[in-house]
Amino acid sequence: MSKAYTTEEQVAVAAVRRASRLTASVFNKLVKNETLTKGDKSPVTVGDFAAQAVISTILKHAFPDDPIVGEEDASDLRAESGKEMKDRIVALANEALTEELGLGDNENWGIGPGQEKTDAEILDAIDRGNYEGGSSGRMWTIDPIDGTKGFLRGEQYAVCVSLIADAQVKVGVIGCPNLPIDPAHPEQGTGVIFKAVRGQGAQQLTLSGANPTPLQIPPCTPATLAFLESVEAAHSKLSFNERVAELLGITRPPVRMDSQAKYGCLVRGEGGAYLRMPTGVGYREKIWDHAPGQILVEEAGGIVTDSRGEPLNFGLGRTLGENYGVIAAGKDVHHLVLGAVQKALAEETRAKV
Ligand SMILES: Nc1ncnc2c1ncn2[C@@H]1O[C@H](COP(=O)(O)OS(=O)(=O)O)[C@@H](OP(=O)(O)O)[C@H]1O
Ligand SMILES: [Mg+2]
Ligand SMILES: [Mg+2]
Ligand SMILES: [Mg+2]
Repeated sequence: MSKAYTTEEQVAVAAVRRASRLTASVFNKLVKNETLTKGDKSPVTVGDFAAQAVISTILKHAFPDDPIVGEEDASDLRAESGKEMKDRIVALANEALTEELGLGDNENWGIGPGQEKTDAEILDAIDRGNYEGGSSGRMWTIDPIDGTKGFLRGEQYAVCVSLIADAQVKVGVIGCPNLPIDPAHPEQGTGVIFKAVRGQGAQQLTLSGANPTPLQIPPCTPATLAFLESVEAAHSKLSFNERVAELLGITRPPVRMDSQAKYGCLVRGEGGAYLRMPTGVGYREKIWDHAPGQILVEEAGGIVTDSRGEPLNFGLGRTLGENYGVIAAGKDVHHLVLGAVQKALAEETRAKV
């Protein structure tokens, strides 16, 4: 019997690879007027839009019936004021889509020389990411650039795709163009893809799709642990992490890094635990910010829960629902971190009364 989700995995890797190369080349050419500020004050660049167009186009050709939950939408680009940006995005997306076929690519996925798309097709591809999500059936998630602020700083960011079926993540692929292939050997350069398929384990590849290496979170204790956490203070409560570290007797300083590269580093044994607690009420975590990371950690032998110890629920729509935070770690330390988080939360509640 053939393995489940083989084509889905190949398509997702091909899409992430093309989109990752696109974003890396955009960074070198990015000029200030190619970044917009969204309604929630967060940045979005020509790279985010073009990468979502590329991934969505490939998914549509390979799996025409599957809906997509994507972070970006094309409404600003359809306005007259967005014309210049739209032209640039269409050119970038077409450049990436028409690149020569590489390892594992298939021309039936809408890629390869001669497969240019029209302006309307590119805008429609971006807007195909408008699915509202839900608890039944198949859907893809796209975060074309996760950690856009890290991308703009020239630091870590990630191109993230997942397949969810009946609220369970089945395939996750994370491209990290700026992450070292081997942190112990920086001379090997940067550019990594992490991939995981439910029940089939997790692997790291180079950005060109070579050197598949199995991933298994190595053993860890509080004595060797350093928290992986967000860079932006608005995205998670860093002072809370400090208290949790103190309760656990952790002495190593935290590793701050943008994007789902944090999940990738965790499964490679860098850090030991990823802790992301809400800064306040109101913000709901997006499913595309955690679905690929969740399956990667689980398939590398780790555990991902919220601060109640509950699994993340990918069946509630575009968000994870009320924000109880995220704790991801290997099996040997997850329960210790969870216990310390709950203790720190209880302290906060006591301090308030
Ligand atoms: N208030 C708040 N709380 C929690 N999360 C938020 C919040 N606001 C935004 N976001 C989402 O954070 C995504 C980036 O997360 P990171 O861990 O990369 O943050 S950081 O850049 O390292 O600070 C970022 O993803 P991208 O927009 O894809 O960059 C957002 O979806
Ligand atoms: Mg964003
Ligand atoms: Mg994101
Ligand atoms: Mg994003």
